[in-house]
Amino acid sequence: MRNGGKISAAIDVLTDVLNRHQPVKSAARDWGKRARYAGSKDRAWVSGLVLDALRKRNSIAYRMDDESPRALVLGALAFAWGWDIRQIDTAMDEEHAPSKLTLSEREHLVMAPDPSAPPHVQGDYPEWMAPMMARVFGEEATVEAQAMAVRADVDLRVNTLKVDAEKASMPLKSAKAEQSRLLHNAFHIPAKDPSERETSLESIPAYSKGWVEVQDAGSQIAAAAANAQPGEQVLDYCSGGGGKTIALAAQMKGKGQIFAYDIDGKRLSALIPRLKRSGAHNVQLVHPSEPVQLETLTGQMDCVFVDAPCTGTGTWRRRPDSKWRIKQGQLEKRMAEQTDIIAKASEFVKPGGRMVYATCSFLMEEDEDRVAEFLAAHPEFTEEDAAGAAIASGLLTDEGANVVQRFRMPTGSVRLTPRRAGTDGFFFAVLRRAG
Ligand SMILES: C[S@@+](CC[C@H](N)C(=O)[O-])C[C@H]1O[C@@H](n2cnc3c(N)ncnc32)[C@H](O)[C@@H]1O
Repeated sequence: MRNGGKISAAIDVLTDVLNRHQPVKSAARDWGKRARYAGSKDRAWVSGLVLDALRKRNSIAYRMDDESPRALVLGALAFAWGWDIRQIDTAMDEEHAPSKLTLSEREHLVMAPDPSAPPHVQGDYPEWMAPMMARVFGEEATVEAQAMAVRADVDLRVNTLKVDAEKASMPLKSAKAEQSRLLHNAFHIPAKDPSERETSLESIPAYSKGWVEVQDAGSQIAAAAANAQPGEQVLDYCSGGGGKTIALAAQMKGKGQIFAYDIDGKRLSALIPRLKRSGAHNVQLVHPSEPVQLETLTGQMDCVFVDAPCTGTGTWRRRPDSKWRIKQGQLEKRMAEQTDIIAKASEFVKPGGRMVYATCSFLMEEDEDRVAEFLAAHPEFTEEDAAGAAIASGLLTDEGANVVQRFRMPTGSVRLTPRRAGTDGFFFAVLRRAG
């Protein structure tokens, strides 16, 4: 496909995302079904442009003085992809291109950014979240948010149940994977140029053999804070897709018992093939339809891991459409769920045992506020040094250890962000029950 046709397609897909509240993946899939002539590179180009337009939606709309899908796509070409006006003109002359640039569009496309634009514009986040951004990041709110408005690297965790990092590194060379700065048994694939196709990990034999798992480095570090030991009894209370479950199984070298529970039975069932692929044999699924099985674990666990449902603000780089869908009411709903879940999950911790509370959100309302509320109601629990726990796992490099110590809060919990650590936004806290 020529660029002009792809720009038209990007405008159509973005229109579906914004007007019909569709996620980018499904809007792009729908377009792909109509555009049988489009190759996989064309599809990646169109999706890449739509995602970049969404990552920088507010700042583009402000500079273009227009928030229509067309303005956002043209602005993304100029401000995210660095196209000059001649390149855009050439594309707009091609077959199937949208109508030519207007005089007003031309003027706006060459305008410099306005340093006096409000923080939610410069940082590309919803205006209603401005007080929360200021609360958590203070004067750094804009730069923190700007680091969430770019493409993310892909992180891989080496599955040490099957191979070590050295053995995994050879087949990963074709994907241009580099050793992680933060974790010993991890690699990362730097974000591609916006118009380049993403590497298909499924095509790498090391992936199908279960040697590596796709898992953000922040998620790997949060899992490390469990510091789960071989032989322990561990409950992964919000197991979902199982990313943490199999990371915990590797920490335990396959010894001891992990119970994987999730309120969503379907998600839990989807874990079965993933567990097989990873070779984690010490995981027992606890289905929500069998509450009695769960109750037998009360007061028995050395460690309970709570990867709580949250707004997912920490993953804005990967899912920029979710940034504009989140509403105040949803945040409040999540907070109420978190309050219930952390209290319920704590019942399974044995005397002297620990609970890790983690979210992929940087909002204090979902993080330390929930921990503080729990601790106030449960004096038998005290907060410990989460950075120290992650370091004690032996999984972090020296640089990883420095990062978690630097971003440890006075209470002991840790908040990582794309700007601070190059990871997704993650929060984790370790809470110990008195012996
Ligand atoms: C952040 S996701 C978990 C991701 C998963 N741990 C991973 O690493 O792939 C949160 C999970 O919590 C589950 N959940 C929501 N409410 C719950 C509840 N009341 N009890 C247990 N799980 C719940 C959701 O179904 C969802 O799978």
